[in-house]
Formats: sequence, structure tokens, C-alpha cells
Amino acid sequence: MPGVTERLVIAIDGPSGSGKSSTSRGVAQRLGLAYLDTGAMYRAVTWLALDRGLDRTDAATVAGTIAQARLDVATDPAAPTISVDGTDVTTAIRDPQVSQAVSSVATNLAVRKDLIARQRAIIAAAERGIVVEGRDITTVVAPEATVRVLLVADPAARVARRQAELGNRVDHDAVTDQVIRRDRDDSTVAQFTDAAPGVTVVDSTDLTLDQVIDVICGLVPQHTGS
Ligand SMILES: Nc1ncnc2c1ncn2[C@@H]1O[C@H](COP(=O)(O)OP(=O)(O)O)[C@@H](O)[C@H]1O
Ligand SMILES: Nc1ccn([C@H]2C[C@H](O)[C@@H](COP(=O)(O)OP(=O)(O)O)O2)c(=O)n1
Repeated sequence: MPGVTERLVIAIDGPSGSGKSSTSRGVAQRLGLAYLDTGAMYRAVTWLALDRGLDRTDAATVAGTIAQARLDVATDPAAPTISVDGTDVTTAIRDPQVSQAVSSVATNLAVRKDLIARQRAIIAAAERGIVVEGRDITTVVAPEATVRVLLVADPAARVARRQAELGNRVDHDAVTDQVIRRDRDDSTVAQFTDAAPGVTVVDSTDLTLDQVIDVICGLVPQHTGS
């Protein structure tokens, strides 16, 4: 296809807590690539819907409001940030209220269409290549990516990792909801429970973060690992 360059695009999908964000940042830093957390984009527009007090069952109003919003996404893996209409929401999007509400916005198909177009524009602008993580990157956003990975881990490991990350701020039931219920809701609009043809499954349950980064870097054609 004309215009396609040799830029390296690495697509990583997987359920909550499988290690997508930490692994993707590590791979991007090691290979000198940009990094895009598409989940942060869904979280940022959810933050906007909550901030505006929108009725999230009113899909058209939610999508219309989000379509008008400016999203600025910094793709430096050492300092990924995201702003909505000039407000830096990098920290706010990790609040439990956003985690609890995000699936209701991410399952809005008009919102998905909008964000997928923005994600493709960010990928196209990444001159040195990019690592992109989410739920539908290997299948919908960038199925042509050079490396396509489905990162998985046992549910118990994923809940334990998230609990360790959130500490006592969030009780075990809420963490389980954030991981297991959210995956169930999210999987109604994105297929990330089984690998699509050509997608490599990497199971991080018994691997350290460095080991997972090694495995994914090893999938890059002609990469020496150094
Ligand atoms: N291979 C691994 N082994 C142990 N803990 C991990 C591993 N990968 C990631 N983690 C930890 O698990 C938690 C969730 O990881 P994260 O990258 O946010 O997952 P995701 O983006 O898939 O939800 C983080 O605290 C992270 O440090
Ligand atoms: N490409 C994507 C990325 C995320 N989402 C949805 C699914 C998740 O519930 C939210 C937030 O994603 P995020 O990757 O931050 O989720 P984690 O908390 O890391 O598990 O967005 C999506 O539907 N499609």
C-alpha cells in the first residue's frame, strides 16, 4: 500500500491487570518508541462525562459532548500525560469513580468510533514508531501492526496486582469489580479474551515485568534484544 513506512508499531491488548501499561511503557523505553495508552483516553472522556454530570445512559449526548472535547495525549513513555480541554487529568482518571464508570462510556459505540479515529491519528504521527495498548488494538485500531500481542494473566493474579497497586484505599470487593466485572462489560464491545489470527499470546502470570518486556522485544523482527 503506498505511503506505508517501516515504522515499528507494537499492538498490545489484554484484560485489566495483565500488565499492559507497565509492559508497554517498558518496551517503548527500551526500543526508543512512543507510547499510547488508549485506556487513558477512555478514562479521560469518562472523567469529562462525570465532570459535566452527564446522564451516561443518554448515549447521543455523551458522544456529542465528547466529540467537541480536545484531547491532548503526550506519548513519551517516561511521562505519559493526558488533558481534556486544557485540564491535565493524568491523575484524576485513576480515581475509583472513573474506574467504576469507564465501561459505561467505553461501550458507547459512537464514542468508540470517535476515539478510534483519534488513536489512529496519534499512531500515524509517531515518526519513530509506537507501542499502543488497549482492548481492540490488535483487532480494530491497528491490525496491521508489526507485532501483535494478547497479554494475559490468571484472574487471581490480576486482582492481586491491582489490589497491591491501590492498597487499602479500595476494598477487595471494589477491586474485584474493577477487574472482573469491568472485563465482562468491556468484552461486549471489544474482543480481547481470545487471540485473533496472527496475535501472539503472552501469559504474564509467572513472569516478572522485565521478563515480559524481554519476551515482547524478542518478537520484534531483527531486534537484537540489546
Ligand atoms: N509481570 C508482572 N508481574 C507482577 N506484577 C506486574 C507485572 N506486570 C505488571 N505488574 C503490576 O501489576 C499492576 C497492573 O499492571 P498494569 O500495567 O497497570 O496492567 P494493565 O494496564 O493491563 O491494567 C501494576 O501495579 C504493575 O506494576
Ligand atoms: N482500546 C481500549 C482501551 C480501553 N478500553 C476501556 C476498557 C477499560 O474498562 C477502560 C480503561 O482501560 P485501562 O486500560 O485503563 O484499564 P485498566 O484499568 O488498565 O485495566 O477503557 C476500551 O474499551 N478499549
